[in-house]
Amino acid sequence: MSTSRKYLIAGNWKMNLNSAEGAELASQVVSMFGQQTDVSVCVCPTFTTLEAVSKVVNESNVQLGAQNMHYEASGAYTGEISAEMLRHLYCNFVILGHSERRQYFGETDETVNKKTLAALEANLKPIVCIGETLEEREAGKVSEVIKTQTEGALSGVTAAQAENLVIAYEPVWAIGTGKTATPEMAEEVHAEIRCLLAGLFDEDTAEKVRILYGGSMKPGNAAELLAQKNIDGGLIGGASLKANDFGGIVEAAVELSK
Ligand SMILES: O=C[C@H](O)COP(=O)(O)O
Repeated sequence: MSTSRKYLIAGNWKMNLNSAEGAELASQVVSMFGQQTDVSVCVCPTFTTLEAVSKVVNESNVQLGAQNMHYEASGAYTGEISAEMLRHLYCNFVILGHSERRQYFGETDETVNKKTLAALEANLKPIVCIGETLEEREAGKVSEVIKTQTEGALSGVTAAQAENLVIAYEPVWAIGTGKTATPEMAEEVHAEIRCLLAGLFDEDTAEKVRILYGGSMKPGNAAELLAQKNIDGGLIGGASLKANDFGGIVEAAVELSK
């Protein structure tokens, strides 16, 4: 990596693992990377597993993230969770606007924006997910989609707040499909995102924002993706559910950090 950005490898466990299973996987991650300082490592369990995992990662360098939150602080929002509730469990990160939430749960750029502002306000680092569908890629709309989603999510975010921001580029067609964007394809979009951030904020701030790649990242392809200039880490789905696979990706980032 050509800058001082530290790689972030975040495991999105999605709707998998009960609290006992999550605590077990988290213990394995802590035994491998609990003392890791060169690379940031984060696990994002379900809401019901957060507390158990929080106790396991507590006092290690493995950080905790949630997979969603509501933008209001409290109130009559049955089934929802606030940023403050996540902070209470020592979450550092929250994934926002994942394509599965956009596709199945009506998440829009507007709600992602409200959540991003609320997360930053509560000192949670949002991992804002953006990415095109296969139809959009085939129609030549990648740049347009990336611009709309980035600008939509970040409306009203200040440059000072943006230093705590993480963007995850996840081409929807690569999620859980085994199809990975080539390093060159991914880098092209990551460089575009960096330019958009420089336009929204300034170049210094844009350099500080970590831009993760997500979509079938595995130990076998992580090194070449992470070696790209503007790829600052990974948001890992399937491979984050197995300690050895997740560990292999973190190891690739550690090697590249030397
Ligand atoms: O949040 C993670 C992404 O959706 C990637 O999932 P995947 O690694 O299973 O393709």
